Amino acid sequence: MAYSAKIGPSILSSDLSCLGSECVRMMECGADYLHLDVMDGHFVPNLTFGHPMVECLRKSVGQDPFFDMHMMVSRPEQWVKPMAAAGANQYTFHLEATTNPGNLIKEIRESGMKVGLAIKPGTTVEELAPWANQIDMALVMTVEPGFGGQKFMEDMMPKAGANMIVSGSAVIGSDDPRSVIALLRTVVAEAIQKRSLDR
Ligand SMILES: O=C(CO)[C@H](O)[C@H](O)COP(=O)(O)O
Repeated sequence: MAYSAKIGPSILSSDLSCLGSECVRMMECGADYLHLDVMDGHFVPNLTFGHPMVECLRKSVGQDPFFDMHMMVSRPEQWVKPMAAAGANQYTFHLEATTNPGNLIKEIRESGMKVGLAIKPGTTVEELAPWANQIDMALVMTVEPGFGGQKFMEDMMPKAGANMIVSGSAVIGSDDPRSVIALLRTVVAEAIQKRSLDR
């Protein structure tokens, strides 16, 4: 049986004035998908970009790269349709940002995107669990959302049996992103295999 892991570089630490070419560079270096960090200055104390930028990026990089939108925003409901129209593939919202996750999941599906559900370090897996069978991806954050390049919170490890890894500064800041992506993929796939054999 083949064990595989997907690696999604976060473009947060890239030169945002060259976002299109940075996305292309990451795909050429072997990224499986792109993790695009959307911050609104309310849910997190930082600002990045919104759907107009995603629309431009999609035109610039073509249909292939899978865009996972990590929506670190208050009221994530308001951006579902604009993000779908702009060319997003997956809409990952924060459980802490909505009072009605079920309805939001339904809206995301109806707009044609996959559903991701993210939790901040202070939110338990038990809080996410009721939604697990309705989503495509659970994003367990290992830093407080808002900034790239923070120290990895090792105490989050018991929450995660991950097969998709988001990594920003370690990949983007490397002289050899291709090797970092390949190493991450190998290490995670081996850990998945070991875990399954240990069971
Ligand atoms: O969601 C994020 C910050 O809120 C980033 O995408 C995530 O932290 C990855 O960046 P890095 O590997 O540099 O920490």
